[in-house]
Amino acid sequence: MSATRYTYLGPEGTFTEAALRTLPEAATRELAPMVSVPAAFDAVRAGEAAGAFAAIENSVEGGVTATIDELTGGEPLMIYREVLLPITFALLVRPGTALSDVRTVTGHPVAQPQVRGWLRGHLPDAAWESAASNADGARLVREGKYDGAFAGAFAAATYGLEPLVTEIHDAANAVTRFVLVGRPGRPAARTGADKTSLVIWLGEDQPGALLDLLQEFAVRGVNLIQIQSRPTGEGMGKYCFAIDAEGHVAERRVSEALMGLRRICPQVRFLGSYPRAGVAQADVRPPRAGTSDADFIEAAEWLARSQDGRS
Ligand SMILES: O=C(O)C(=O)C[C@]1(C(=O)O)C=C[C@@H](O)C=C1
Repeated sequence: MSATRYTYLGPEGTFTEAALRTLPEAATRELAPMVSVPAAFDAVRAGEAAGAFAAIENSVEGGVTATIDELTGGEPLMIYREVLLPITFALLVRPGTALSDVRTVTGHPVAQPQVRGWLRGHLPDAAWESAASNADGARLVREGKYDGAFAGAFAAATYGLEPLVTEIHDAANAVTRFVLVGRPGRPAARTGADKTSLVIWLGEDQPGALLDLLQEFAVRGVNLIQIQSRPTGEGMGKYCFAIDAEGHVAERRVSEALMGLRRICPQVRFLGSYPRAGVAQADVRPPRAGTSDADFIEAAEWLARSQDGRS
């Protein structure tokens, strides 16, 4: 396998592939569909691919746990880019199928909550079974295993199907966020509209442990974008926290927060700093008073002068 390729959740025709193709660098890479998110990530860990691309969050269903768990566990990987893709489903069927013929439907588990209301209204008796991806569901419809698959309308031609109904989405403006991950390396360059991702493990179970962690961000004026708790698998009640914070690790307020976490938490995994999709530099609010790089530098210089007796 070529180490310059990008792997993604396949087969051909997934939303993941559509999102990956919006990255300019995807045009110059071999794109390799894989059977699962872990398989896509393992190819990177094994040095068989330069990057793996996967959904990490959906605006209706929340975190995509297969991807989050790949990043919180196993050999460390880092995020280098993110992509937002609006999601609207089509019901793909074999040519000639009418809505009244559809008794069984399939799609990715993350697709189901996005079409649940539509199913209740239009196919209340149809049985749902999950597929490895939406495009894999389309493949299974072609093979006759199910009557309909929820997938992107663009996948229809690949599988010899037709979109019986299009524009299906219970929540208008549903969006999925995807990430490009690679082996650990230098983070993406700072753009001024960046995000930093981390996984943090808490120490002893004691009152205020989570608050202590959050305070490392708050006192330095670092805004959190999201926080997800995931079980570590080490026993009931054992959780780690996957956190996205505004800013780049090259910024003093972010790097100081990371050092604070490193001092108080048993384990911190840095998942990278990378440009925020859909956020322009002009939309980024300026650092809170006293938390800009210049403020940190001035304070450090003042401290050095004080320590040397030069103040
Ligand atoms: O890429 C696809 O088509 C998928 O099947 C994956 C996935 C996901 O994992 O969230 C991608 C986007 C949709 O929101 C539903 C499913």
